[in-house]
Amino acid sequence: MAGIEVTGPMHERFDEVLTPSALALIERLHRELNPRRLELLRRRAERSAAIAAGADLDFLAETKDIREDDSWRVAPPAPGLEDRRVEITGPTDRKMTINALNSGAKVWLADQEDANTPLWENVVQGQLNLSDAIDGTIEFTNPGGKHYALRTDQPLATIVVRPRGWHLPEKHITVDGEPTSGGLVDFALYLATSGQKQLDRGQGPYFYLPKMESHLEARLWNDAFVIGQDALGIPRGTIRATVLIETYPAAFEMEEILYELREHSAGLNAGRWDYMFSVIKTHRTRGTDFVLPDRNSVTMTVPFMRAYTELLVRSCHKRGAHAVGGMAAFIPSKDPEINEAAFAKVRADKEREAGDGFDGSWVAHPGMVEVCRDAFTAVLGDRPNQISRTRDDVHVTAAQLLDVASTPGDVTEAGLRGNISVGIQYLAAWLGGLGAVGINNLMEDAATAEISRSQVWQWLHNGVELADGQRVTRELVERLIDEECTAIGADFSGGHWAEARATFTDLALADHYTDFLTLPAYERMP
Ligand SMILES: CC(=O)SCCNC(=O)CCNC(=O)[C@H](O)C(C)(C)COP(=O)(O)OP(=O)(O)OC[C@H]1O[C@@H](n2cnc3c(N)ncnc32)[C@H](O)[C@@H]1OP(=O)(O)O
Ligand SMILES: O=CC(=O)O
Ligand SMILES: [Mg+2]
Repeated sequence: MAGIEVTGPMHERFDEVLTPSALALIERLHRELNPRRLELLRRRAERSAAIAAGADLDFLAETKDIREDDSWRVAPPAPGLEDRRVEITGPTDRKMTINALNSGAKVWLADQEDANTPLWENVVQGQLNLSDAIDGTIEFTNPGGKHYALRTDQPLATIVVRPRGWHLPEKHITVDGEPTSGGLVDFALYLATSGQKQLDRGQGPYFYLPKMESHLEARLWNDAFVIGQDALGIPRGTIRATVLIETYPAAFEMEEILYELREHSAGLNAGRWDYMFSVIKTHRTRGTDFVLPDRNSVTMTVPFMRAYTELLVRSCHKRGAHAVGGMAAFIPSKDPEINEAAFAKVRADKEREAGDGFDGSWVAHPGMVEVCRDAFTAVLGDRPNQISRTRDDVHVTAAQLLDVASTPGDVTEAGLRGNISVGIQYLAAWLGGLGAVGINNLMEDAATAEISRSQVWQWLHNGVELADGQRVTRELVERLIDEECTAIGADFSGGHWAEARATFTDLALADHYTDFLTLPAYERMP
């Protein structure tokens, strides 16, 4: 089939998003950029093979001049992005859109990525919700009759949209019969539907860019921005993007990524959960020296995580860019004791980030907005950010970023069970259309679920010994999958639960490691 084709169903109002100009932009982006996207994905695979063969990540020799040239800076903060002391994240369904915008956070990361299942309905309806929110007309009534609308008594959070990563296809929109890029589709639909409206309100089309593995991938986004601005007839530099440093390779290219996007840059964010996933994935076949202990014991203060966040703040402030902290996954609980512990942990996490020089940070839940805001206000006072605090005292080496071996903690049966249970529960939710869920008082999303299933794979394929002396074998993992499914107590005889169990089992046990759990899961979706 020549040209662009929408193969997903056209529900009510979908024509307001899938307009001829939006589709023309997708077609142009696909033709001009998709071959390079595919080539960059091939390069990821080559680098991964080199690391499996013993190569180590390092700062790049060919970009030394960019790192050593002290003269360049990114663009000054755009309207609505000067003060980012607290940012809330979440999916773009109608109720959460209203709740996030009303939450008192400075920024809302409107998520089409880690917190979202890219069901066709979510992809297009999410854009309609954003459009209605920008128009100020969005409303929602829940089945119990509770009515939701935007507040008028305080400023709404600035909207920053996170499109899908470069690896994910969008199968419901094809060009010449090929699936398009999920990320370019999310970007183009938002830009075409809401870009001009954001400019009319005195802000702009702003993005968070996930899961990049190199500065060349940032260059590809920059080229998408130039094409998008040209198509809309809006000035270069109107689009702004904050890049998540959340893959191991990208940690070695922070300044290069800022440089590639400099006229569109709105800084970097420490995407700690995907980072941990990427650390596991990158070294998954390099033996037990590269094995991390139980997920819960890898805190932000272990040496390799500390090196990463220190380098991020230093790199950003050196270039006049915001450094935004990561997600504390604790969410409020109805149990007072658990609740108190959750708030204490989030408070300590945000205080550490503010003290280290971050300009703001993320929360997963409206109940956590205040605690984050207070931690940053204690350091920032009335200043919108602390970009001027350069961290010249920080000197991070490649060896420090790679120092996984000194991470304290054990691999335990409880950790293995937890990973299995969370992985299966999350996949069931994801296949049902929910990309973020609360499990055991923690926010779980695609990034945290990737950690869970990758740890099981790595422990199994490296024959790791648990703290109690058991070895992780196929038989043990199969038995624990059985037991954890019984403990979950859902009906595993069919539907999403059966698919989740099958997908998880395959991801954990197969000899071949799957790069992203969302890829086989997306194939199971209509
Ligand atoms: C690794 C990363 O990438 S982190 C970023 C991606 N992940 C996310 O964005 C996760 C965001 N968080 C969430 O999705 C949710 O907080 C969950 C799913 C974890 C928990 O949500 P719930 O089970 O609804 O929690 P809870 O019942 O305590 O919510 C209370 C209210 O707050 C709302 N709420 C909770 N989290 C959010 C949020 N992030 N944004 C907007 N509203 C929210 C709920 O909708 C609910 O509203 P209501 O009282 O009007 O019905
Ligand atoms: O996207 C954020 C992360 O921690 O992953
Ligand atoms: Mg992430």
